[in-house]
Amino acid sequence: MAKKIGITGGIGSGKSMVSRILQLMGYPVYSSDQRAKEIMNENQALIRSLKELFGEEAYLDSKLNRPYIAAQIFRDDSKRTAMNQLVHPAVREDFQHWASRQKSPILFQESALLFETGNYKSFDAVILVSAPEEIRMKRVKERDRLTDEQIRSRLDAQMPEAEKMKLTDLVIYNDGNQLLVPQILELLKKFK
Ligand SMILES: CC(C)(COP(=O)(O)OP(=O)(O)OC[C@H]1O[C@@H](n2cnc3c(N)ncnc32)[C@H](O)[C@@H]1O)[C@@H](O)C(=O)NCCC(=O)NCCS
Ligand SMILES: Nc1ncnc2c1ncn2[C@@H]1O[C@H](COP(=O)(O)OP(=O)(O)OP(=O)(O)O)[C@@H](O)[C@H]1O
Repeated sequence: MAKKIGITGGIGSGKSMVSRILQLMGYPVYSSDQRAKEIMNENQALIRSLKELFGEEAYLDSKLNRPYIAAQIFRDDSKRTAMNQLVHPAVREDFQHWASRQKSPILFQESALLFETGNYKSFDAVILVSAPEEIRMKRVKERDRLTDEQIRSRLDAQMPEAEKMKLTDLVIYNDGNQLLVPQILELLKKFK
């Protein structure tokens, strides 16, 4: 059985960056955020459920209306929980399907919410990508056109990094002072 390694971290921590480096090194990496977006635009049963939860405005020209959904789920915990309960099982199933098709002895799954969902327990090891909150906020502000308030509400929807540190097996520091590639190479040695 292939080893399954989780990659997680708060918004703007650099999970996607770490995933991209691993992919370039030839490792299979499943991006939960990216696939979640595709699934929400393809899976008809899920689309119906999301429209029931958020109304017809949840989709514009048959595409998920992301700003509309974001405005609701990052303001209303119950809406976010309800959405997570619809989307996450579909992503889990899609991951299993993807994993069954891979030949590599080691697989990675990137997800913003491994600790929050309890899903971290199903991995052989979890890597937390860590960076101070101010740096993460600055990166997200530069990457997305979001206000400080919008970024704050996303941060508040996630477990604080200090809590994640207690649960993780391994850490990659992405605070701008330490290079990512040497840290990734060091971790890969542990999995071999
Ligand atoms: C709310 C949505 C439409 C916002 O889209 P948008 O393009 O503006 O942002 P993006 O997808 O790039 O998300 C940015 C970051 O927000 C955080 N985030 C996204 N969804 C959630 C969530 N349900 N709970 C907490 N944080 C979240 C993550 O750190 C994520 O990487 C989108 O994030 C979404 O569909 N989320 C639900 C799916 C989900 O739970 N994804 C996370 C793990 S699978
Ligand atoms: N070490 C770094 N130096 C400079 N910029 C960085 C560094 N790491 C990440 N970034 C930038 O910060 C932004 C956030 O990184 P990335 O998208 O990898 O984070 P993420 O954890 O996947 O975030 P999210 O949860 O929001 O999807 C990106 O624009 C990325 O290019």
